Amino acid sequence: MNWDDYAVALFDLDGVVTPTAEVHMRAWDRMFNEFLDGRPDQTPYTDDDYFAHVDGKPRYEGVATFLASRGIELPQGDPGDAPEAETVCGLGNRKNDAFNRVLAEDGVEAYPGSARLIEELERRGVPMAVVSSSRNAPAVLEAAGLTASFRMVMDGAVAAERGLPGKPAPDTFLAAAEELGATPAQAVVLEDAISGVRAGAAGGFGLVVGVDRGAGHDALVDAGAHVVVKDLEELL
Ligand SMILES: O=P(O)(O)OC[C@H]1O[C@@H](O)[C@H](O)[C@@H](O)[C@@H]1O
Repeated sequence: MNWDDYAVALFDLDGVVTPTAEVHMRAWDRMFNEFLDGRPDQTPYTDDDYFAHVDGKPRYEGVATFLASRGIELPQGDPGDAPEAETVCGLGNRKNDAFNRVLAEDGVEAYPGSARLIEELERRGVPMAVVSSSRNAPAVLEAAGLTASFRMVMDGAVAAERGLPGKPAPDTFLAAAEELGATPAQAVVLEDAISGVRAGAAGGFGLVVGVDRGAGHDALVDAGAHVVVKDLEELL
């Protein structure tokens, strides 16, 4: 990896910088399985469902995509819906409560290899952004003590405000590269989710790094990753 070939780095957060993809996965699992319990015609929600339908996507799109895969129809509702509401937004908010409980109770630390790479890029003066579908990205960065390392955070709330479609569309990455003053060809995208790698490939970025935290090497390559690593330490 020669960082001199690139001007900026665009990091996904959950599963790339911090081990919070696991926290999201557990929170989704609990919420969807409690929801499906009341529907005897349905098989349980599994990790395969997470990787195929939910991983990396904005909150309510993850809910809607999974429900559609099971032929379940619910009203969309509204982001202000209570967690008890039987709507797409209600289910998303139910999962969010579980996520926030874990974050508050357990805190979060960056992966050691990711922390080392971020430190090295800061030393080299490479501008960095976080591009995450999660509306919790600023809280996770703060909890991990990493807020100051990133020049900008394109999270799920900012994307919604600006009307940018979420991953797998490339728009959030493209907007972040532009804000850092780089063309897509000058930017490195670091992603663990299939939807995120697809976004990187669709945006024509100089290098799309797939980080294999469970999605699988071949699936990441098929989605458009130029290289696949197990840990960001490999990019030092
Ligand atoms: O519900 P949030 O925090 O806005 O996050 C949306 C998505 O954000 C992504 O970063 C995670 O990979 C997903 O698991 C999560 O569902």
